[in-house]
Amino acid sequence: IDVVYRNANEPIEARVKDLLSRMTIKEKLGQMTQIKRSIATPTAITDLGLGSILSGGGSKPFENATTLDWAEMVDGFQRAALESRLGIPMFYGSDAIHGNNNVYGTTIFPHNIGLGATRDPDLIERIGAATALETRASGVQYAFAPCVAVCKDPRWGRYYESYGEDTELVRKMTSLVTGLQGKPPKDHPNGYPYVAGRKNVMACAKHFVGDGGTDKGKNEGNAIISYEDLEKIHMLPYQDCISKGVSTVMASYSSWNGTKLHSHRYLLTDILKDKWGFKGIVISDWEGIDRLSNPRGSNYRNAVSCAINAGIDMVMVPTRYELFLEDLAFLVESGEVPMSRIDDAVERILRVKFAAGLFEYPMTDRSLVDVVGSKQHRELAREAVRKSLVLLKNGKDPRKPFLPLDRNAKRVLVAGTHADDLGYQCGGWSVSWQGSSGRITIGTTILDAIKEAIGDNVEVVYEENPTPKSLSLQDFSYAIVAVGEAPYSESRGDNPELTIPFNGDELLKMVAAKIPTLAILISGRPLVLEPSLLETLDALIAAWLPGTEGNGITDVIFGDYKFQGRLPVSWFKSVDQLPMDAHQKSYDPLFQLGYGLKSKVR
Ligand SMILES: OC[C@@H]1[C@@H](O)[C@H](O)[C@@H](O)c2nc(CNc3ccccc3)cn21
Repeated sequence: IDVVYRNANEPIEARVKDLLSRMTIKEKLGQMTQIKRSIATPTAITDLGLGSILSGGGSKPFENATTLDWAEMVDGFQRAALESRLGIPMFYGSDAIHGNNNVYGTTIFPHNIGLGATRDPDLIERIGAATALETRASGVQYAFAPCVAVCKDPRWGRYYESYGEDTELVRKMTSLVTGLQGKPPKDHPNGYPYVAGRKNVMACAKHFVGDGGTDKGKNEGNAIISYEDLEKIHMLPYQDCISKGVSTVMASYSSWNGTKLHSHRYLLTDILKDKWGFKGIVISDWEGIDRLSNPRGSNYRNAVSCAINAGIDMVMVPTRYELFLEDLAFLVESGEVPMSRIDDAVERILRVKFAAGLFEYPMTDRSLVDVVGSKQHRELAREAVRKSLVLLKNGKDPRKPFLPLDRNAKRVLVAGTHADDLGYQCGGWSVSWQGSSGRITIGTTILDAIKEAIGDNVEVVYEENPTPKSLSLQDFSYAIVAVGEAPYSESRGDNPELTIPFNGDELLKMVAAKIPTLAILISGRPLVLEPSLLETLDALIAAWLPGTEGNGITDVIFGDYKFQGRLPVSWFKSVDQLPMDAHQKSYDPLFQLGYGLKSKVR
């Protein structure tokens, strides 16, 4: 091996410098381009030397594609990239945000809001490591995770992607970066990207910055706060990710005091890169450049100029890549985008690719496929579910706790829209972008888990939507009723009312009026709980969006494990109180940040 950049024994910076010096302008711009899977062709990848391909939302090669089908797809794109003149490998990005969730048959962990309730950084790190393995098994080397938003308003459609409303809690949960990428050595330089090896993935701290602090929780909205508040509330978790060697940071669609983050030079360059010394890639969000102008995508050349000059290094175009390349070439030619900016961007991209070992190991390690959806990973997810559950009520009389339940009762009613729906308990970003109802993948619903856990002689009666008549026909020892939200992602989740969907409130009241009832709320955020409902229930659990391992819930409700989850967010009484601030005197929640009852093991 005579060329420096191909020699793995050379220092990364020497390899970066050597390779950059060999690249044409066209090849440099190609590296800054990320395109979506569905329009990626081997010819374009090879001829243009494209830097990256992604699955936007839940885009997959075909319905129910397995991990190996994904690996075939990714390796196909990689072979095309390696055919380019300089043979620079590409990386493939996917939203592996609670497991390798886009792929059928993988372990799907609780969404971040449930993980925030665990307050267990070590657990989160182990989840990151397991996620990295299942993700690499599919060929994907780049996970668009963690979202380190500090969520300040539950009306936000992405509230569940946040670990919580408290900055210090979110900071602790950045241990996901270490799980995903591996732990950097002691002397690792701050801000330098780090990926330990082939069982790890590049991570992505997102969305920089203030996505969780927009006015009224509007997705892609405007955070109207001082720089001091922006820094101490929303920016600190990024410093933790950077100190852990995070490889990439994704710019937010949202704005700060009226200026969009995708064109914010002060925050993307002066602070993130110059002041904090971040040496990895700043990547745009999907059509983040198009959304700089109104109507969307208009005046594109100017939008490209603003975003690249602000400090965006790689652009998730993801469709109109010829136009992007043409416009950027023109801007470089005209000097509106200086060559030094292009070189900085390409250096960062190459640095991450060398750090991630992609030049040495560009193809998928097919031996990893055995860990996908493995018992060990599902046990880890089950542990996370157990630790994420928050007990909000346990008995009408505190001296007589309702939980743990008697697993040897005579007859038990299981009811509700969310009792037997795997898709509902996984939430958004699960196999598809918006998630969906039904058996979307391999997993255990709450009903499945109850049938497994409960005594052999117990009669379990399942009725999704019981009527007063059907209830009066039989005697039940108790009822377990699961209700909550249908899945949603991004702006589809923006919601100003926050009442329990599908008339879950009425169902709970109707059942609890006749039978001692445990309510399980499956939701991405707190929802309205009327006092009349709370009085009627015997017990209430916030289960968030637990993912595929529903038996984590029965482990706790039948007393094999104690409740230990505590609210990662404030539970409002009414949406008129929003946004709530735990530090203010006027703070008057139904259940406060950190609340969570304990229970006894049986
Ligand atoms: O899936 C890639 C990224 C994801 O990592 C970001 O967190 C998220 O903001 C994101 N959104 C889209 C696609 N959004 C979209 C919204 C409306 C119409 C079409 C695409 C892609 N991505």
